[in-house]
Amino acid sequence: MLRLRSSITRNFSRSMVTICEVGPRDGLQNEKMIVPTNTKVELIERLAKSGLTTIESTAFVSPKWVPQMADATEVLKGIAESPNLDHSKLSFPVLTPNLKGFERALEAKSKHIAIFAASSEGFSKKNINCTIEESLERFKPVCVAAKKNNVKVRGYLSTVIACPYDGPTDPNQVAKITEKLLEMGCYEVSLGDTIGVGTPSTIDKMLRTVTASVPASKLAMHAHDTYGQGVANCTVALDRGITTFDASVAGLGGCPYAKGATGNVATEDVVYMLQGFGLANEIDLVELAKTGKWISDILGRTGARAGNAICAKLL
Ligand SMILES: CC(C)(COP(=O)([O-])OP(=O)([O-])OC[C@H]1O[C@@H](n2cnc3c(N)ncnc32)[C@H](O)[C@@H]1OP(=O)([O-])[O-])[C@@H](O)C(=O)NCCC(=O)NCCSC(=O)C[C@@](C)(O)CC(=O)[O-]
Repeated sequence: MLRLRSSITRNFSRSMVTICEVGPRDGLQNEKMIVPTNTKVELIERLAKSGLTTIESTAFVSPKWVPQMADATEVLKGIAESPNLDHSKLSFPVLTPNLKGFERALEAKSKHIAIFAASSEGFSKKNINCTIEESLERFKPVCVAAKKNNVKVRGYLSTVIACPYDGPTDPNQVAKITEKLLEMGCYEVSLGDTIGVGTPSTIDKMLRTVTASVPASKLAMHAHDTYGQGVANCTVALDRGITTFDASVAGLGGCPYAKGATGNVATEDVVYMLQGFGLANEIDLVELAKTGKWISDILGRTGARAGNAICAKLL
């Protein structure tokens, strides 16, 4: 514990942290109810008002596979036309699984996409209907087209701790595919503990292996809170020098192709932890907590722990 605290202080004085808010995409893709487009745009506006600047807004995936994201073009139109969003300061990444998704995103004037691979064959097949190798081949032309069109490419790598179909993942496999995604042109790779089974110990082991060949500045942590380890796992990632964290307001989320994958780690909980270290102070936690309550009420969800505690004090 002492080692953790001292190295965290060292890391923090050197770098700022970034939150990639994934609620409007990862958070809503698994909801039973199809959230109306205008509610999605309002959610994005509220998140931006709380000081979040990177907000993953939708996914240009097949609407047959994920009907919740069928309105991707309309969401980006709503964002573009919103008088409440300062586009010079904000970024709205979108998921693109293939060239067709990229072309749709480009047509909708996206400047920031994310491709998504898996560390395990079972999840790759279920999620994007191809092997890992086939997916990497599929992403190559997407990266080339993105570069040509001046579009930033983020990479995701799922099942970095374990796969719901194949079991535990070898950290060397995570390192190998992360390197491939970076070579392909991703500016960073977000490491997804898709089913939230990681603990500080297994996350640390995986990150120790990956950071042996990839700088921590090229990595992000994408934690799920299935077993209540999300914030602890982000703290371990921070200690390993990672300064970008994916999180979802109110802890919404889960992957439709990973059985038992409940919500992402809640943005309110992660920001509360970070602010305890004197970081992420540009984020208005009260505003964020109110947004978490607002969307939880709409979806009939319980919300995030830190968010609920803050809202209780406001009453
Ligand atoms: C990859 C595919 C498309 C392959 O799906 P497929 O069925 O193998 O695709 P296909 O190329 O054979 O095409 C079948 C049909 O889909 C259409 N199609 C094809 N591509 C697109 C597209 N982009 N947009 C719209 N339509 C598309 C295509 O035009 C065709 O239409 P039809 O001729 O039958 O009318 C499908 O499997 C898919 O969309 N999968 C996405 C699943 C998904 O969104 N999962 C959740 C996101 S990943 C995640 O949550 C994990 C993460 C990132 O958060 C990190 C973590 O926690 O680990």
